[in-house]
Amino acid sequence: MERLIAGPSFKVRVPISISSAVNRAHCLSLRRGFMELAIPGGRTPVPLRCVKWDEGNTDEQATLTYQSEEFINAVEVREWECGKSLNDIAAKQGITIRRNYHSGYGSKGTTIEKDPPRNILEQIIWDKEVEVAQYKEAIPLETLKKNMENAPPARDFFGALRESYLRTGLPALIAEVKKASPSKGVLREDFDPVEIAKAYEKNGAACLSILTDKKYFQGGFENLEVVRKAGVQCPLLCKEFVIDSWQIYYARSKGADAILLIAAVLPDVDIKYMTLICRELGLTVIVEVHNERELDRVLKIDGIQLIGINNRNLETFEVDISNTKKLLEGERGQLVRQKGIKVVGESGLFTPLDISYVHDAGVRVVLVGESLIKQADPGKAIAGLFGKDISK
Ligand SMILES: O=P(O)(O)OC[C@@H](O)[C@@H](O)c1c[nH]c2ccccc12
Repeated sequence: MERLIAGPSFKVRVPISISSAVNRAHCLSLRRGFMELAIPGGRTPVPLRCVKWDEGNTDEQATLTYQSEEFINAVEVREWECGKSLNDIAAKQGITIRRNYHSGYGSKGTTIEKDPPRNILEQIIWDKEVEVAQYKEAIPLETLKKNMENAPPARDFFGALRESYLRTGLPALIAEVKKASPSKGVLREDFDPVEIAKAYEKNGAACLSILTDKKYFQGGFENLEVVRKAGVQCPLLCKEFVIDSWQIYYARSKGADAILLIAAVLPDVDIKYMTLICRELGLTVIVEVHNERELDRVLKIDGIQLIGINNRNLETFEVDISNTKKLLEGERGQLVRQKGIKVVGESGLFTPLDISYVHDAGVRVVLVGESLIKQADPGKAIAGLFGKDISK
């Protein structure tokens, strides 16, 4: 089972039990062209190809040899060869939150960080690691891939945004189906996701964002499913804290048409890998950034169509809509335009003035939750937000 592929390679020694799980994953992924590997002692979904495995050693260890796919930069792989942890790689990219869980195989992973979480985003991610490990145990990827075949086909999220912008001359609206947030608590008591989604659609939203995090946002993957099944035509963004590609398959199996990847959480290697998975599944990707450093990182990654600039700092909850303007000034803004990337202005938008402010800054899409959902009629609130009816 040896294949020769050019590029850096490295070996890992893993317990036989993990190796056979990897083998199974490999068999599945051979058809897909790449695979996901969990290396003990670190967490990774990196796009690597297992080129050789050697089982049956007396010490019950297997040696697996991996080679990187072409799209992985050699430096990143060399970091793995040196045994650096993903937290080190992430820190070098300016990511301040730390990962805490040995994910991959079951919920029996060990906690590696001893200190308490440093901020709310880190807390959310640590909880998400436990949640995803449990979900993965209940629904293995192989099952998920089968379930996905019964999902309704992915719709053109990007196209719906472009059409809306051309039709209205105003930023296209992604209206968010959001019951609560960690910063504001419950935003709407009488929360019926289908009713709200239909009201948004009727009043001119191009796409919808469905929050799927339960613990902090009181959302759920079932909301994606019910909204889609209710016949809502607007393409749906799965608004989740994605840390593992399993969640991407899960979102697609529930009818998502697009997914959010957060640069404050994911190192470049994850963003690249996950973007490729999304492309295979027909999902549109929005990569969310909050500062210059994150934007610069994302601008170096090929194939990104949509960048979200979050006006809310997810670590402190501070909201400042001038953040969008600041990030799009000068050379960065120029590069964004040159690359044909569309920018989504996210969070803290309440008035027609806010919309025209971010529009002037270069935004072609806005993502709005609170200011719509808190009003008695969230659908009608759209005309108030834009200063005119955008449904026709
Ligand atoms: O409710 P607001 O301020 O209009 O914000 C919506 C959206 O931008 C926000 O919910 C959001 C942006 N990025 C996120 C990442 C995770 C959870 C939520 C978010």
